[in-house]
Amino acid sequence: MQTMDIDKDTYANKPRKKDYIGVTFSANFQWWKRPSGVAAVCLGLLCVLLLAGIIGLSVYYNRIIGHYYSAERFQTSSLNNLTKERDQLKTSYNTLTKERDELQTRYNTLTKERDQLQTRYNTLTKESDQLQNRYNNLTKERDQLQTRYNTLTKGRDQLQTRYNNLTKERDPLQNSYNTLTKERDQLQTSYNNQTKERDQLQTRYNTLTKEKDQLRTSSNTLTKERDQLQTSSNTLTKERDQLQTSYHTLTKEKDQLQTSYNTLTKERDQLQTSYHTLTKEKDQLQTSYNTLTKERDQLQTGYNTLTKERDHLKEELNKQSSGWQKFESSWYYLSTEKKSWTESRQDCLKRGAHLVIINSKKEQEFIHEWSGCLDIYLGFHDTNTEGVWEWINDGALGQSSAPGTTYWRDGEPNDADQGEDCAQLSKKSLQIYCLRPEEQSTMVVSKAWTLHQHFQGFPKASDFHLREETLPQPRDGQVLLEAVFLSVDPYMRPYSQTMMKEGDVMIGSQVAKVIQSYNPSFPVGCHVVSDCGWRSHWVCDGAELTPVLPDWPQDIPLSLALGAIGMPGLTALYGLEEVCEIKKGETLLVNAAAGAVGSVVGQIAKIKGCRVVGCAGTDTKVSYLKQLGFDQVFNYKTVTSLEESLREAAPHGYDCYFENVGGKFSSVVMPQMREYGRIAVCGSISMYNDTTPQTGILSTPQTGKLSTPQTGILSTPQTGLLSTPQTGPYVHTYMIFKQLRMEGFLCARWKHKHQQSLRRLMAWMTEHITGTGPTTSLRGPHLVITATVSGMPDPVKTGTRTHT
Ligand SMILES: NC(=O)C1=CN([C@@H]2O[C@H](COP(=O)(O)OP(=O)(O)OC[C@H]3O[C@@H](n4cnc5c(N)ncnc54)[C@H](OP(=O)(O)O)[C@@H]3O)[C@@H](O)[C@H]2O)C=CC1
Ligand SMILES: CCCCC/C=C\CC(=O)/C=C/C=C/C=C/[C@@H](O)CCCC(=O)O
Repeated sequence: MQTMDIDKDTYANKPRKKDYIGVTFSANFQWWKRPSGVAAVCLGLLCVLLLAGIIGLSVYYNRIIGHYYSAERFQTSSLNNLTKERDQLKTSYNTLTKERDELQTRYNTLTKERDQLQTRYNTLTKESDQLQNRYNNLTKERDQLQTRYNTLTKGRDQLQTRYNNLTKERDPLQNSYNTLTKERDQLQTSYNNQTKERDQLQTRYNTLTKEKDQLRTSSNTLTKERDQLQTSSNTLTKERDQLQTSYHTLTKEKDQLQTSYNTLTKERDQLQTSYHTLTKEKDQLQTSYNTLTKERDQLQTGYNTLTKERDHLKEELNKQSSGWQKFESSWYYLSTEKKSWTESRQDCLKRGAHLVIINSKKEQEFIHEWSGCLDIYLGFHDTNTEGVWEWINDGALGQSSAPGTTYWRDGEPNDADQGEDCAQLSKKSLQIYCLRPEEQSTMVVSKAWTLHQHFQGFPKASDFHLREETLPQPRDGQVLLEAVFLSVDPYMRPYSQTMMKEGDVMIGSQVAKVIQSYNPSFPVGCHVVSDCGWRSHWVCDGAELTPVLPDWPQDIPLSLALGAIGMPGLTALYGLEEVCEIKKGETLLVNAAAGAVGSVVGQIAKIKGCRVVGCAGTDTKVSYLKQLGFDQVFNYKTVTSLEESLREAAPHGYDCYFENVGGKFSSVVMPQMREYGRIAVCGSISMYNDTTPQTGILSTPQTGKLSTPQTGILSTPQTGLLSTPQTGPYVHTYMIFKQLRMEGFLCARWKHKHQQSLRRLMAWMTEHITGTGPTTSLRGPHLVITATVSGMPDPVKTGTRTHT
């Protein structure tokens, strides 16, 4: 096709044949476009100029000559000049004549060239005309070809379509052809086989025909015989049918009997089995019944014994818990009320008791030791007959003889002060001396809770003992304190384990009032925070006392000096500022959030502009924390998944984690820490009551010391150091890849800052109370003492702090 694509435009721009004729014609007149024409014209002009020059000169000479002859007479001198000029003109004329000749020659040459060109031009014109003709022919041919081409293209497309259709039709045809070919081949094969078989059959047929003929003969013979037999058979058949009928009837009867027999056999077997089972069960039940009856009788006996023992123990416990102490078969009670001998005797009678009667040296020694070296009034007197000492018998049976005189202090009884008719056991020695019945002891007796035995699991009442101690008279520089608020804190669990021995007074801080003072820094009536433990009274110098802030506002409960504006508040502040180095805008997680420490942690973080998530174990605590301004709070005990709840509360993770709980809780938090997160490890309350260690450290309560610490979260059972194989948590991966910082701390590390920190806490608290601060100002849960020191404080019973 490409070759047929003649460029019509190219030809369109060229002059057609008619135009050529025009051009040829005009070419004769447009001489300026042709060099030979220009040369001819120039030559002609030059000739005209020369002719004019010659004519001019001859006119001039005629005039000059005329003038010469007329002026010859006047100007003979100019003749020579004129001659010269004529010569010059002659020379010019010659030169011009030459030039004209040359031009004529060139003109002739050009004329020739022009003629040649004209000839070539004519030739070209002819060729052009021929080419035009050929072009026209070619154009026609091309058009015809184009038409044929189009027709062919159409034809080809139709053919292509038909070809495609045929191809499509051919493929199934091909397939069926193949199939048919196969079938034909198979048919051919079977045809061949059948032909063979037919031939074989034909052969056999022939054979059989022969045999048949032979058989036909035999058959005739046999038919005869058969007919005879048939007759006999008919007779027999009749007989058989009669027998058959009888047989069926009998078989039916037998089957029915067999069925009933089987059913009965089964029932008998089942009954037999049940019988055996029931017999066995009856025997077992009988045995159990006998055993149970025996056991019940034993239990009843045991129960009765135990009930008696329990009642007895209860009685003893009641007595013990109300301050009675048993020695051998007697009970003793130490009253700290200030009374005279006579008043004390009356008091004893009111309590259904009597003043101490000593029956043996052993008993005297016990009383001396148990009383904490107090002076003890004895039921021993000579009030009836001076000098005749006798034991009182206020309802006490069998008390008669006086103890041996050995126990008297040297020189006693001396009736020194006249009327010294009663006896008391000396606090300084084991000896007895006498005093006046109306004389009063001046001692102060303090009540103190002691750690009777190290806690095993949850603290029990029997882990504590109430002890009374006579306090010395305060001396110069000393003060006598009276407890106002005692604190019961979770930290006491791990502390007691490591720092206390059995019999020690329970550690702890208290808010106390100064009731006697020989120290001007602590006047009577002022309040202090003292670390003297669970005691009602204490004598000490001022060195270890912290005065409650002097400007403590009246409307802020003093108990907060053991809470938000005390050690727990300081712990919260240091954990956040010193350990977490918390910054505005960060997200903080705190657990045990409604506790003394946790509630302050959350509030300070809010004051600092952080987002706070808290967890607590009751819905009431959750509401309380929301009131405090926590952003997200949930009850970790009721959520379906701690992990999901933590993630929902802070989808982008936690920058800081204030850890109070430890154990599994912390394992769940670790993966949700953000990069460069900080973890302040304050406590691990979830482990304090464990009897089987969750991880690591094993304690031996007997010694009050820590056994070899198993830093392994990861102990191997092979070591035999831990009874339970430990399986994590393994925090290293998170610590490393998230580049976390996890730091344990004790509040006392920043002791030097305590006073200024307490002022900061108080300022936040006052802002809240006065309403001058932001809504996020500190609010404090404060302790409620639910019992006096003589009873077991409730928090000890519950193991946790009580808040309002
Ligand atoms: N490092 C230090 O210097 C100090 C550390 N601490 C530690 O701070 C932590 C909090 O003390 P504090 O605020 O005084 O305690 P509180 O008695 O005020 O609060 C403790 C709260 O912890 C929660 N709790 C108890 N058992 C579990 C448990 N198994 N799992 C989860 N939560 C539990 C209870 O709340 P809920 O009902 O919400 O579960 C409980 O009320 C303790 O671990 C303590 O040892 C305290 C002071 C100083
Ligand atoms: C009995 C179970 C032992 C498990 C031990 C596990 C972890 C130890 C732990 O949680 C320790 C916590 C310690 C808290 C200490 C608090 C002191 O700062 C309190 C000081 C009181 C004061 O100075 O007034």
